[in-house]
Amino acid sequence: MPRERSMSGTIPSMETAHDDLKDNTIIIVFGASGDLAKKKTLPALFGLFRQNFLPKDTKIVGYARTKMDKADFDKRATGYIKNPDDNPEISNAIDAFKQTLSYVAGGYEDGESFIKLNEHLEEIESRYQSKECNRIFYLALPPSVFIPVSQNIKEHCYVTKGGVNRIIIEKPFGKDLDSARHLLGSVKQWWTEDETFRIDHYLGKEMVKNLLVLRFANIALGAAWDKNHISNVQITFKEPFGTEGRGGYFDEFGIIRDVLQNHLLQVLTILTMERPVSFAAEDIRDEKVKVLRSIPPIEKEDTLLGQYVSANGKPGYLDDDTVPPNSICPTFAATTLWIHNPRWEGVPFILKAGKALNEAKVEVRIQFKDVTQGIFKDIARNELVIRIQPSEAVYMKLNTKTPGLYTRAIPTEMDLTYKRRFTEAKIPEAYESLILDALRGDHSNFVRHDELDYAWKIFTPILHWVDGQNGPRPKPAPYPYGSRGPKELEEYIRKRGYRRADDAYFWPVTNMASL
Ligand SMILES: NC(=O)C1=CN([C@@H]2O[C@H](COP(=O)(O)OP(=O)(O)OC[C@H]3O[C@@H](n4cnc5c(N)ncnc54)[C@H](OP(=O)(O)O)[C@@H]3O)[C@@H](O)[C@H]2O)C=CC1
Ligand SMILES: O=C1O[C@H](COP(=O)(O)O)[C@@H](O)[C@H](O)[C@H]1O
Repeated sequence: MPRERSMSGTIPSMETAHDDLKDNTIIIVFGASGDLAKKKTLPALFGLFRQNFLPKDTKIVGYARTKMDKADFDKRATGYIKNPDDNPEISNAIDAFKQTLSYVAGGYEDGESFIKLNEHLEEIESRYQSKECNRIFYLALPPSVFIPVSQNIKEHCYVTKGGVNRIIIEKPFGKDLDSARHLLGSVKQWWTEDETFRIDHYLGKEMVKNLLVLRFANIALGAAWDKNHISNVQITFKEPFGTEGRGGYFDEFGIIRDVLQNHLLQVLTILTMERPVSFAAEDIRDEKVKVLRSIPPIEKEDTLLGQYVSANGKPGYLDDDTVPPNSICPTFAATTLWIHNPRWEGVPFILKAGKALNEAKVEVRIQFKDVTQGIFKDIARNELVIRIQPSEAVYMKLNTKTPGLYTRAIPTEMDLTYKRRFTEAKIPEAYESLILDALRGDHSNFVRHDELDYAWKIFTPILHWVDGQNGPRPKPAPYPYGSRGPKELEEYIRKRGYRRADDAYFWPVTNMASL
């Protein structure tokens, strides 16, 4: 008898062992006047609310220095919720969502403001039936105020009469190894690891979460997942817009801290770690840490830096008013990591990220080794591409015989494009998925303190070189706004083993020698 469809594909260890959703919960969003809160955090909370994923009677409190009344805050909190066709179901849900919102204005450094916030929280909680109350504190704030805010929350807003307290912290967690240790160490004085959820929102993206299933639930892929079969791997982040007003923040951090050291490194660890004993948070994070420990610090010789310049009427990085004049902050970087373990020794992992490029795309491209020559000549390499965004997809480049009376192989694609295969599925926003995990107390998709320590060890020497701490600052290569990056990039990836299928020397007219 065929197996029930609903019985197949369960992943028990992904579904258990969480401290489940608690009723009587307040989510407090610090920095509620800011960019992240309005574009991501509050819309994600709305998404969870609308799909009934928030615990019963959840209330959301915005907090920031900016003075706002409830109407202003409601407007800001719902301004980025998408409802292009004025769907009445969504409009009604927005109205109901507004009933959960309130706002308190106050500072980040003074205890008085937090006492006032606590009074507001207690007033809400006095309306709950049960005595147990739970508070989730979400810091959508610049890191400069993480320390006083986590201290003030602990001293003035932490519930002690039963219930849970959790704190969610946004990246960047520091600027280098020492500053990260200082930041993490300070927060740890007040918050236990169990209460702390460090967000890297790439861990909430559907295709990043899919990596574990793709790798470990497919024996065919798992069998080829090593240095014997894989030639090189590229993890690429491309954005088609520049810093545009965020230059003040960006110039202090640069593209390596903004994207490579966190988002792309997280993808790399999940792609390369050994199979965890279970999908429990600590089992996954133990494996991630092991792979990070096998990666030596990046060499400057392995790094290519770029900065976008004006082209086709689009402004260059230095034309952004929020960027200091003559800045040599990189807006593009390509770098190569090596993993010294038996599975990956000798395989280059190229991480590249850039602003103001020719397209929006984040993908993992795994290029396999050449097939043995003999019966074939100059056959294109297999590639497995996992497109994280936009339009989630997994496709494999395979060689197949050209149909007809030809004696040629042609590279083609076995394509799993999500919007074609899963027509009904709604892919959750990364922040929806992560906030839900935090509400459930599931740390699997959050960054553990030791992961961060190792991540900073890998990147700190190169960051100090870029910052000019040990000598003159390197000058990034210019690239035009809207291009593929610096012109040196093509040679950079070729030198690290990448071969294009259309390379002339690689793909001649006849390639099936013995057919
Ligand atoms: N924006 C994004 O897309 C992403 C952001 N992040 C991270 O999220 C956090 C918040 O980012 P974002 O919302 O863009 O930042 P904002 O610059 O918008 O800051 C958020 C709020 O914090 C307050 N604030 C700003 N600067 C300071 C300061 N120097 N001292 C004290 N308070 C300040 C402001 O509120 P007020 O003055 O009203 O108190 C502001 O509205 C950061 O850590 C960022 O790296 C992570 C991923 C993506
Ligand atoms: O953390 C950040 O991520 C965004 C890109 O996020 P995405 O989900 O749109 O891919 C990036 O624009 C920003 O500079 C960086 O701080």
